[in-house]
Amino acid sequence: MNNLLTVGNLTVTDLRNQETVLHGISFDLKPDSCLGIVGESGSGKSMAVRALLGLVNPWMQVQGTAALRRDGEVLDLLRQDESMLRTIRGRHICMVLQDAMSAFDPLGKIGDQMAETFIENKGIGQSEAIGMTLEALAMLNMPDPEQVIRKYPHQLSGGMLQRCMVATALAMKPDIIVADESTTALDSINQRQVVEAFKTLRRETGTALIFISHDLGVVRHLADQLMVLHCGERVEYGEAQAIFRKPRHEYTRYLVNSRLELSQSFTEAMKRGAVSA
Ligand SMILES: Nc1ncnc2c1ncn2[C@@H]1O[C@H](COP(=O)(O)OP(=O)(O)OP(=O)(O)O)[C@@H](O)[C@H]1O
Repeated sequence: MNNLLTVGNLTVTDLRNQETVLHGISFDLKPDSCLGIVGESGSGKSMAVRALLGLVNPWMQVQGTAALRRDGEVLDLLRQDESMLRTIRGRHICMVLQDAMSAFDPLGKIGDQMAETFIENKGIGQSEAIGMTLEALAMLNMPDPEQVIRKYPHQLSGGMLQRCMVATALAMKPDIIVADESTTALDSINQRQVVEAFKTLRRETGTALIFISHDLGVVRHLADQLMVLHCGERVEYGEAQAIFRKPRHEYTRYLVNSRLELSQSFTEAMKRGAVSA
């Protein structure tokens, strides 16, 4: 098996009312590739990745299989205890969440918090970790990283915090990064920088990416494979460019037609970047 991750028949049911929110979805993630997951709000995009990482409420029942290839062995993510999942989340799969503010402790300086993540998961010392933090921020073109690391979360804008979170995940160089709406809060120029940083990381380290977004313009730029979810069902799955060119499912056609127009400013920013690069 060459896939990094093979998900089979992933089903999530709310045991409080027996409602199924994810109906047996399957997908693969190949090494050095990007899987885009798109769909309207409530279609199950976040639930799909949260279920894999053991990040759902106890009343949500998760069924199916999720074979992760890691250090030459294969393990089923859905059959691991919390301590193993924590190790996997720190070292092998990093998640960049929608809400950057909640990812940081309001009482700690940004630099200390980023460095702590590196110390804990990479087993390095304080000064090396601070160096890594500065490098990570520079990779995302953060203006004045020396100043940024001294700030508390409330002293930075939502967009800056988002970039700090992306920078942390990129610097960890895990096998897989799961980015859940990680560019949505950003304006198109910042989006371009974050997207470029993801692309550079992939090029340099082969980190695979699961990229969840409402923004089809951004997804089109990054994704090799695409999965479209609608009401918890997988309605389309395959090579991203082929789906964008010729969406087969009615719902995908609707998404492509309505959503690509909305991402026009990002597309323009990418073109400008390509021209000035
Ligand atoms: N903690 C929870 N308990 C019960 N149901 C939940 C929970 N979280 C989400 N759901 C339900 O699961 C379904 C999928 O939600 P999910 O958050 O995965 O959607 P999404 O596609 O990621 O939406 P968005 O783009 O708005 O983040 C929805 O019907 C939602 O109400």
